[in-house]
Amino acid sequence: MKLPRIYVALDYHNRIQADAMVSQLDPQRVGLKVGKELFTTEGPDWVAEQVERGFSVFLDLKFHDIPNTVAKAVAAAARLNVDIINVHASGGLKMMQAAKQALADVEKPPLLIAVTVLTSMDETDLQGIGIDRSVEQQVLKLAQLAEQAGLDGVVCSAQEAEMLHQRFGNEFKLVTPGIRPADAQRDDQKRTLTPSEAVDRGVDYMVIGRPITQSDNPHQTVLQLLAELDND
Ligand SMILES: O=c1ccn([C@@H]2O[C@H](COP(=O)(O)O)[C@@H](O)[C@H]2O)c(=O)[nH]1
Repeated sequence: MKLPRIYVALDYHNRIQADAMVSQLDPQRVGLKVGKELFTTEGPDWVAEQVERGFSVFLDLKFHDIPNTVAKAVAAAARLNVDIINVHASGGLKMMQAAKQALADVEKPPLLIAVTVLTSMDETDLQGIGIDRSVEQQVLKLAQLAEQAGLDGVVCSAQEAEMLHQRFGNEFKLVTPGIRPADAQRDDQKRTLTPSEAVDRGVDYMVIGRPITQSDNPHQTVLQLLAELDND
């Protein structure tokens, strides 16, 4: 199945808020990205409802723990029939290999991807956690580990997309948050690009939250964003 190019980040507290947004979205045009806040409040049943309604779901729980624990969490996530799940690449090779192995017997496994460097971080933030590499070097290092572990791709900034596709090829999927239309606020995102810049750099799937969810007309904003991608 071909996955949608845009996943709308549903950073909401509960199903009342999330349902109000989802009712304005078309499953033929966009997917839903469900993160920690909404999942913690509403749990797997709400996710399953969205899958039943025909939405492609990216379950963005960014697992990061010892290999055994992550493997079990990944297996549980795969049972929800979502299309994309993720782990933190900084959990290391063995953790990612265990995550991959957990999907070995799943009939239709989701894409399993690894978060490299959060798009809210720049080089100064990396230094703050004791990493004295450039952002690009750190993204490349973690993407190498993800590829070695057999994962399907990574979460990165669109700024690193060209470099990663050149290094790992187009089958290695790149999922990019930090997408901001030219006139939008950056909020807490530091490594941003516009949708058309992201397409130019070969991004596979974009995660877009506030520019859609805080707009006056989310449906119209989605149509404009898709038109920008098609015109590029
Ligand atoms: O590196 C990362 C990984 C995940 N995210 C998530 O994407 C969305 C972005 O939302 P915006 O409102 O478009 O900023 C959000 O749910 C994050 O948890 C990320 O931003 N960066």
